[in-house]
Amino acid sequence: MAQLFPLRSACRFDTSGERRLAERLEKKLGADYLCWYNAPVGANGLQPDFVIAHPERGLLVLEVKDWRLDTIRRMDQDSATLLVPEGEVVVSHPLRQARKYATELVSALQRDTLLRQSEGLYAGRLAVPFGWAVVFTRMTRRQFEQTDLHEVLPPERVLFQDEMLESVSDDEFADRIDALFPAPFPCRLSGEQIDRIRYHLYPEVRISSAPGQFGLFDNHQDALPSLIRVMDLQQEQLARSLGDGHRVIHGVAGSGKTMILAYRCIHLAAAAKKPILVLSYSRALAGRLEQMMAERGLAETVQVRRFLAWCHELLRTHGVALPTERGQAFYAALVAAVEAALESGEIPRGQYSAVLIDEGHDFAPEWFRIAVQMVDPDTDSLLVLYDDAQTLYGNLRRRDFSFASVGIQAQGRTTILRLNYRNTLEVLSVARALATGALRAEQSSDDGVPLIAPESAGRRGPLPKLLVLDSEWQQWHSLVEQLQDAAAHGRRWSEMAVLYRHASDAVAIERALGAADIPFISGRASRTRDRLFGSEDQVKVVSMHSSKGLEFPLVVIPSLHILPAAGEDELLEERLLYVAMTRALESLVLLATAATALTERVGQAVEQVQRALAEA
Ligand SMILES: Nc1ncnc2c1ncn2[C@@H]1O[C@H](COP(=O)(O)OP(=O)(O)OP(=O)(O)O)[C@@H](O)[C@H]1O
Repeated sequence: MAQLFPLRSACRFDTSGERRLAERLEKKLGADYLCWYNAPVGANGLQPDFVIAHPERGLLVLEVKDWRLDTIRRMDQDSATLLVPEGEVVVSHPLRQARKYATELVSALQRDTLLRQSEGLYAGRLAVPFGWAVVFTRMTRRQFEQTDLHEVLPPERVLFQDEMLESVSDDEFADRIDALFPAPFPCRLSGEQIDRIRYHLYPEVRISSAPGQFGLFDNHQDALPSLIRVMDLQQEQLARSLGDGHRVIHGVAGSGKTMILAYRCIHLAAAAKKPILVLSYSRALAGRLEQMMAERGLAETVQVRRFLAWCHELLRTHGVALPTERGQAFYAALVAAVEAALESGEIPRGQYSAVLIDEGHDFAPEWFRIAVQMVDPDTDSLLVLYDDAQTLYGNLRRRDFSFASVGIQAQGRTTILRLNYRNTLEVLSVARALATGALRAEQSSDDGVPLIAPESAGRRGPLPKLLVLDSEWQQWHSLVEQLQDAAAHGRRWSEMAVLYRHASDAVAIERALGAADIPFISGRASRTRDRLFGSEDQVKVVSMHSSKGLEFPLVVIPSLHILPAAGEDELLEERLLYVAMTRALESLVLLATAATALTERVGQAVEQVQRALAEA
């Protein structure tokens, strides 16, 4: 089965012929064919009907026409005259149109020396054969050959209706498609070359390596980097399948969930008739996402909210009385009040073009029920991102309700992302070794989605460092040294984070950094938590809870010896540590002032990883 971008369910086909062709391409071609429908290509954003890529055949542009033979009045080398209800119209010759798109592809690819042939007769030329062809979805080859149209359109450059019937065998269909690819020279594209082709043709799959951008690429960057980063095929498929009903993505830590969410927001915003709502649990993540949307001029269209704060806002906006309960009871009553107001119509449903939920694993069933009702039924666009291994609030065990029971139609619309791109192999291996409970495979209650352990995308870096020191004073001294050392090696302060478990540690960290004149911003006070990501060059001091969803090139976690914190759920403590460790993009330093069972395990995990990597 070929891969189609976007998912077929999300394609907005212009004609029934395009729909049929997409289905045949997807079902009848092998997995090594990549097919894009209507994706804008290159800098000018031209939209060929289909582009097909294959490692051994190259690139093919298809122009699809639903023309019937009796509607073609005339055709010459340049144009065709068609009979339509309004009279005669002159349109471009379909093969010329396809060639124009193919030329656009080539000019986008030719800039890249790594896509040129390095030796042989064709040295210096593009290493990718490319061709173009026409698909007539309502005309058979026989019908066509009985006319003189072949004088202006070679039939070997056309796929006809009878060659794309459901009844045509997969092999026959693949042979017909293959025959449309030109074969001027042998072609064997590597995975990296295919990624480079995608990078040039489809700028929206590019990934930025700038920290704090969730991978979102700044298209103003003009120089071509030698090491490019693009979404993987699964991510691209999800990112492109905009607004296609309800969708759930189960993704391991660092698998690009937030990146896909941010991408979707930006693209949905371009066409949205109502605002778009992003809901998350934690303040820091919401703050960062909100800032990113504002940087792109989308502050009005994309509203980023913490769920409970949003409930509060809804009640106030619609003149519904706030609950009078105090403490934790207030929040439960707040949620109940919103549910009741939706039921009574005091709060109108369907206020948002799309609702996107980050950190869905921390949402209670009633939260989902409320969010689902706020999606405009005309778009029905709901995206839920989920990772059981990072559940920190509510029911810490596996989800005990089904998505269907809260109104999410996720059957057959669930995707699993297993690859972790954020962490180096070294960091991820140690985090995994410690999170045995958090990552224990159990079957979830309803959707049949197992708890997923992350696999590394393979990036390499230094081994995590564990320093067990003799006293508190030494620990803070060592913390300062680690940060200063990184700064001396060129790291900006803003690329470093210190993640703490308890507020008392935060006070000590702030004191130590202050005394060493290291600029920092601390999220200890909730009012500063959403300002953590200003442009200032400051070390971030963040609680483990608030670090969820974020990432930093250097992460230091002090006071490991206090974990698991006394009286706390061990599974929660393990998850917290897993979340905190998987925030590190490059380097991870763990500090403790006493050897404990956990520091022992960390030490063993680091040694094990070191040994395994040395043997590999
Ligand atoms: N295909 C890819 N190639 C290279 N880097 C990638 C790719 N996909 C994602 N990344 C990078 O991986 C990092 C993690 O992405 P993101 O924050 O979206 O993950 P996440 O699934 O939301 O993680 P978490 O649940 O741990 O917060 C980002 O720096 C992003 O740029």
